[in-house]
Order: sequence, then C-alpha cells, then structure tokens
Amino acid sequence: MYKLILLRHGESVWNSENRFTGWMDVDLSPKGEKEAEMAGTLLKRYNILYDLCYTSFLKRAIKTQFIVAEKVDRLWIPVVKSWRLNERHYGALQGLNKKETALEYGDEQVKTWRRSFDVRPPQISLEDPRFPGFDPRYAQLDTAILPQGESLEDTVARVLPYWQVEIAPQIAERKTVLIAAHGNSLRALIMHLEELSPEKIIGVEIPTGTPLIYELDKQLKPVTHYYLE
Ligand SMILES: O=C(O)[C@@H](CO)OP(=O)(O)O
Repeated sequence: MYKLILLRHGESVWNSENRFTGWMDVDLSPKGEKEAEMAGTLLKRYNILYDLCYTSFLKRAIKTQFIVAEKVDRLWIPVVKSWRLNERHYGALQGLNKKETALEYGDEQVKTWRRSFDVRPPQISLEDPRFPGFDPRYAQLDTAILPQGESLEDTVARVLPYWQVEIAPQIAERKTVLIAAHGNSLRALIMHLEELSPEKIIGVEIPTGTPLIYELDKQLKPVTHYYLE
C-alpha cells in the first residue's frame, strides 16, 4: 500500500478574521501554530513517517510543515516548494471579509464564488499590487501564466500537472509524501484522486491542521482515507 498525507495549513490570521486569503502571504495565527504542532503529534502517535514533503510558496503552509517536521524530529526531510500548490487565487476578493461580502452581494453569489467549480472571482488588473507579477517569488515564471483570479477548475489545471509529473512518481517509488498546502489546492487534488464530479466537490471541506491520510493502490487510486484524531 502506498501512503500519502495531505495537510491543510493551521489556521491563519485571516482565517480567524474570516477574510478571503488566496495568494496573500498571511501568517499562522497562534491557534494555527498549535494545530500544526498537534498534526505532528498525531503523525508521531500513529507512527506515520514521511520521506519527502511538498509545500507551496506561502508561509502558512511552509511554517505548518516546519512545525510538523520539528515535532516528528524530521527537519532533515527534503522539502520541495512549488507555486503550483498555492491556494486558489481569489482575485479582487482577496482581503475582503466573507460575511461583509455576503451582505453586499448576497449569500448565493458568495457561495458561488467560494464553492462552484468553474466560476472565477472578480479579476484583479495587471496593475493591482496584489498581482503576483510584482512579487519576487514568482519572478522566474512567465507573467502570462500568473493568475488574476482563479476558479477551482483553474486551480485543478495547475495542481494536476505538478501531481502527475513531480509528486506521483515519488509515491510510486514507495516514498511516503506529505503535501502541506491549502484548502482549495488540496480540494483540487482530492477531486482528481477520487474522480469527483464538479457537483460532488462542492461539499468537500478540509479542516485546518488535521492530517488526512490516503492509502493508495499501485495505480495510485485511493483504497481508503481517514483523518487522524
Ligand atoms: O480564503 C481562502 O483563501 C480560502 C481558504 O481559507 O477560503 P474558502 O474556504 O472560502 O475558499
């Protein structure tokens, strides 16, 4: 059996303030740090050791995996970072309070922006300071591929090639992989792993800082999955 650990970062400061976050590089809240520690404690308790870690370019995920690695005393494990594991880019919604946005645009509209498969949030312009082209961490990338606001479908389109080309071959070599990422980049991956329809993925929510274990067969199809608690 092949094992994969999916871990959404611990609660961020903007999670606690109920703000759309996306590619904004928001730190963990004190509660989020505790959640990350707990995730490490659980992996240790169940003796689920990993050989390789993938994370995003965003500090809430990077710090989460670091705290976990410290807890399981595996700070030496290789960590590979990729922008492709970043959270879904929330466009012009980034920074707004979700409740206030619902009061202004209605619950249905906000639900559509948050959970529909193919509806993009309002886009940011190329001049907007939130455009990733201004951020040195994306300087190596062609600006044409940098998002101005993504749907889940767009997120799947950038996460999936990374899974197929980089991560899946490592698992096939019997490495246990930890992916420390984000609510929607992990939903994108789960949608692929479980072959979920756009209707089915709407109902999938991933809690912060809780290890989700997938046991996979030789074809890397899920046999079972469960959260550690
Ligand atoms: O704000 C965000 O970036 C995400 C994750 O916190 O929010 P949502 O769950 O609404 O997609």
